[in-house]
Amino acid sequence: MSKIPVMEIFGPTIQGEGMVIGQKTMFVRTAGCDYSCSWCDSAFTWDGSGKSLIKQMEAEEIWHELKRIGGDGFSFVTLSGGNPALLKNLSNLIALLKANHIDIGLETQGSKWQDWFLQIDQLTISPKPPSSGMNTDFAALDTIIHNYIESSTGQISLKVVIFDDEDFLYAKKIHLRYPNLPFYLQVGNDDSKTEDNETLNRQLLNKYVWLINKTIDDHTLKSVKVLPQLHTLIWGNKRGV
Ligand SMILES: C[S@@+](CC[C@H](N)C(=O)[O-])C[C@H]1O[C@@H](n2cnc3c(N)ncnc32)[C@H](O)[C@@H]1O
Ligand SMILES: Nc1nc2[nH]cc(C(=O)O)c2c(=O)[nH]1
Ligand code: SF4
Ligand SMILES: [Mg+2]
Repeated sequence: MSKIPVMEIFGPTIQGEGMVIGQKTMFVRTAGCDYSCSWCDSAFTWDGSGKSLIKQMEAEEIWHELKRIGGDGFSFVTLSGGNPALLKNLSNLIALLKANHIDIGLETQGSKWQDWFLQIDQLTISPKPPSSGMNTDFAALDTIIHNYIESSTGQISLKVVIFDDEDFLYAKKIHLRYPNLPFYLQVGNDDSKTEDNETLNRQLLNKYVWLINKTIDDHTLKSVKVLPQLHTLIWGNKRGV
């Protein structure tokens, strides 16, 4: 049959980021990424450190696990990773979720397209700024956005994580390229290992203020939302929340 490499399944929790922030949701986090962002808070999905946790699962097994831990208490599932867009056969899971009337969110960086994107209700594309060390393939990004807008009934948004002034300039460039897409700026967490939540929160809130002030002062960023990673403020760097 057709197995999906799963890193973790957790929830119910709340979506801590972007256009559906606060939404009660389950998470399915797949293993493997085509990027290696310097500050990735989920590097265990691709750097080998979480290798022993990867389970090869059928769509039905994933659904059973979601029901086992979430019971009847959810109607939304968020797919993240790693990059779930590496997996063609996620279409099996998506069909199963749809058959059970579950709304689906996807977190991906905009480097790869899959036809099952068209079934996603809330598509979050998160192109990576210079501080990540990654280069944006704008042709791929254009195609993904075009395909989704042409043929899906779901909602799409862009979310750029900001660590420094150069990232902010990159975010402006992205917004000017796709001015009609809902646009989110997100505070970067540059200490995604610490367990000292008090210090972490102080740093993250300071950065949030910095990002808000930069946005207020900027005249090209008119229709934009500035958000923290809510789950990090609440649970710190804890996994599986
Ligand atoms: C771990 S990624 C997985 C999905 C996909 N690979 C992506 O990057 O969009 C999920 C989200 O977390 C964000 N993220 C990763 N590391 C972060 C950090 N240190 N601080 C803030 N956001 C981060 C990413 O930009 C992305 O929007
Ligand atoms: N609560 C919560 N919200 C999230 N939003 C995006 C996440 C991710 O790692 O993709 C994430 C996560 O790991 N937890
Ligand atoms: S694209 Fe996403 S999962 Fe991949 S390395 Fe970057 S932040 Fe991490
Ligand atoms: Mg995360």
